[in-house]
Amino acid sequence: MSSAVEPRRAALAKRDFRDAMARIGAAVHVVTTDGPGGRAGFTASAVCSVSDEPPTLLVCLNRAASVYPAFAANEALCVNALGAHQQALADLFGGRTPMDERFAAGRWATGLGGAPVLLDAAASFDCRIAQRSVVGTHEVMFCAVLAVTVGEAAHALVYFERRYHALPTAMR
Ligand SMILES: NC(=O)c1ccc[n+]([C@@H]2O[C@H](COP(=O)([O-])OP(=O)(O)OC[C@H]3O[C@@H](n4cnc5c(N)ncnc54)[C@H](O)[C@@H]3O)[C@@H](O)[C@H]2O)c1
Ligand SMILES: Cc1cc2c(cc1C)N(C[C@H](O)[C@H](O)[C@H](O)COP(=O)(O)O)c1[nH]c(=O)[nH]c(=O)c1N2
Repeated sequence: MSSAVEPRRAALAKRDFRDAMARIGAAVHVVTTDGPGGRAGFTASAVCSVSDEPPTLLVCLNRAASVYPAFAANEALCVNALGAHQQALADLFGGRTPMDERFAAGRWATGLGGAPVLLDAAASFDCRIAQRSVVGTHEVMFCAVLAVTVGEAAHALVYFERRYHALPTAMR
């Protein structure tokens, strides 16, 4: 005997998704760009290593962010992983601050493609945006890594349960 069609599962609420994501600790980065679209940067936790041959990272950027037009127009991008001493930079690049003020708070070199490289980051990945894909509200930028800089051994800056934490020592 055939049964009635199963009711469709209700769409997962955005709030439930975010609450679950808040339980996942993530490294904090300042992602920068420069070029025809101008200089810009934003704080990002949605960064991931994709492949080491060729070395590739991905960065997810909300298309509603004020920095999006600059990243859409430029090819150069630098992923700067922050140390625990750089929480103030994460706050500034996390939104609502004029771009000049964000950059005035750090010391920068210029990467091979022209993107700002943060001088005392835990690690910096100087990249060229090789591929882009729109998924929902975000653009996923696949970034070919051209050069890396590794900073002094530092405590990592981690975002977990909507707050910053310093990750100091290994577990035994
Ligand atoms: N991936 C992202 O775009 C992302 C990540 C972290 C924070 N943020 C933004 O920073 C602000 C503060 O965030 P919060 O962590 O304190 O609280 P929140 O409740 O807004 O977010 C909790 C978690 O959900 C995820 N998230 C949040 N917004 C998202 C989005 N638009 N797309 C995909 N995933 C998202 C992130 O993992 C985040 O840590 C918010 O405006 C948030 O949208 C965005
Ligand atoms: C800890 C943390 C982590 C992230 C963010 C924020 C914070 C505080 N933001 C939001 C992003 O930094 C913010 O939208 C941009 O700075 C742009 O803001 P304005 O549109 O310029 O105000 C963010 N946005 C995004 O598109 N991808 C991401 O991975 C993250 N990650």
